[in-house]
Amino acid sequence: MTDAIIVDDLTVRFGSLTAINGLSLAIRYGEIHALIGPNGAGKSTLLDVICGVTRPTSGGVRLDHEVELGRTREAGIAALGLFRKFQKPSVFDALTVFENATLGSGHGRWRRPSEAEAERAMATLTRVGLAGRAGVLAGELAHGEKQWLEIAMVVAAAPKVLMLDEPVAGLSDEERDRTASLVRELSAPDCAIVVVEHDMDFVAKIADRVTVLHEGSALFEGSMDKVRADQRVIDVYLGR
Ligand SMILES: Nc1ncnc2c1ncn2[C@@H]1O[C@H](COP(=O)(O)OP(=O)(O)OP(=O)(O)O)[C@@H](O)[C@H]1O
Repeated sequence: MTDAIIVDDLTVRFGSLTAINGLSLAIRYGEIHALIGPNGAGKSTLLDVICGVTRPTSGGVRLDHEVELGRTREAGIAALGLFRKFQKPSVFDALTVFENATLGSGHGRWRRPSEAEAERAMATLTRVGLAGRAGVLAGELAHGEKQWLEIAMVVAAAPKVLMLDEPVAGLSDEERDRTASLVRELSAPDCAIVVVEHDMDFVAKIADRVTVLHEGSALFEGSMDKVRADQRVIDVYLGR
């Protein structure tokens, strides 16, 4: 499979604290890649570097083997096809579900969409199971529905790399199952999906590959079955 993002001997320090410590890994198109590990392992910091929010202290992160993301400004990241969905949904409560879906990921001001844009928005809402809620104000949606709406908004931008930060935090078991199916359906050969999540059952349902981070380094990488069987992973994370 083709590499989307190469993390190459990346180190990030905040003063005397080393958040990422000589980390190397590859995130591939067509894969759902989960980053797991204890609090403070460096998962969010890695996403921050990929998104141009945090600069590497040394080493680098490249997109498609050419764009050095460690030197890209945050504002230019979306234009490269990289989108991050944060844990807390940031949909516009005062707009309808349909209006949110037509905003795309630019979070710009709402304007009347063209017919083609409206059709695309409805198709995306159908994909996430919200077509029947198109006319409802987003503020009236359940927490899970808001997550799916925001995923729809990001997907509408046809991302190359989609980063999901704890997508099932605060969701019911049923909503978690539905989110797992949704994320699996989003998997596509020209898109790399990166998921940071603490819910191991969810990770087992969606991930093609799992990297366990510990103290800023990759402790283990493999399938979820192998991760669950690895004694070091059990010692530092799963067994706690
Ligand atoms: N902007 C910052 N300034 C100083 N320290 C930071 C900053 N961002 C992160 N850190 C520290 O870097 C370390 C790694 O944090 P990070 O948030 O990447 O971990 P994480 O694996 O995402 O943890 P969690 O599962 O709790 O979200 C932590 O010790 C954290 O306190």
